Amino acid sequence: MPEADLIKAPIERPADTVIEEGKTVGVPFSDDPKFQLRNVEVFYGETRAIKNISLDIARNEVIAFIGPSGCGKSTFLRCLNRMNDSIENCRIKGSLLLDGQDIYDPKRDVVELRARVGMVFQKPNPFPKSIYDNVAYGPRIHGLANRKSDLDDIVENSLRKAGLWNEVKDRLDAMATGMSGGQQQRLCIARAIAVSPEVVLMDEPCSALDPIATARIEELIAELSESYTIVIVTHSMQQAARVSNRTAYFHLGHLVEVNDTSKVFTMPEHELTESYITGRFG
Ligand SMILES: Nc1ncnc2c1ncn2[C@@H]1O[C@H](COP(=O)(O)OP(=O)(O)OP(=O)(O)O)[C@@H](O)[C@H]1O
Repeated sequence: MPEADLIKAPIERPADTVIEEGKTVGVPFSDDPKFQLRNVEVFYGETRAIKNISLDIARNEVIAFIGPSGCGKSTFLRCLNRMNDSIENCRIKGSLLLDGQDIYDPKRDVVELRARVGMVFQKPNPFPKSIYDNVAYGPRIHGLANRKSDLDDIVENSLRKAGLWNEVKDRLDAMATGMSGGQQQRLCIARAIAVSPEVVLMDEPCSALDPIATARIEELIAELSESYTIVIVTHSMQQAARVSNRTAYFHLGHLVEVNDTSKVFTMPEHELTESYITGRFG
């Protein structure tokens, strides 16, 4: 069927909007998974915030997590590099594999895991150090450079990949906290990629930025997607549509639908997804 007809085709709705636990419509699995997540549940004390979610995240894809506030997007994202470990009453159940290895294996080195699965947060959070030292921090603690010249190369390459080199190359010793918000966020991306991660998790990376800085980060996501697997939580459906290959729609701790991004925004399979993307709630 031509694409134009597909877009006009009627949406097949389930009989009602009851969410069947553990049932995700669309294409939640992949032939080339980076992450294999099965029957994942997350509890804060007695409260179950993530309800029996199974999902693959494919190698080198950009997947966007969308859904109403409080539906569990950030909680699920933080499972991928054990950022929930520091939350005292948080418990994780299920199987979470990265390249076939258990992320929650008690013998796993969490510092090494977080170097492989880096994270960029909502609010840019540079260290109160120079621009150079922010980017050099990770490579130093992971012993990635033996000589100063190697470290210089890592810093330069990371800043280039983050699209920041030309703006800062003459002031690498300046304090990072003196940069604009958009520059700080690109610096945080440079800091994350300086340790050669395989995955970059982004939790609403543009919510504190103006439209121009946001556009710059979105361009950067497109460039980085050639080398990294990227998982982005966003409140902006336009952003999800612009940057991601697949979109996952969360609702009250359930994963309701995962599909190619173009399908989610033109022909969602689940009524709840359709209601959300057409603005009926959110
Ligand atoms: N540290 C915590 N302790 C207790 N409950 C929490 C904690 N963090 C999140 N929750 C609860 O877990 C549920 C999911 O929250 P989460 O922040 O993951 O949702 P979200 O979809 O990312 O929301 P938002 O879009 O508003 O950031 C919510 O009900 C929230 O109140």
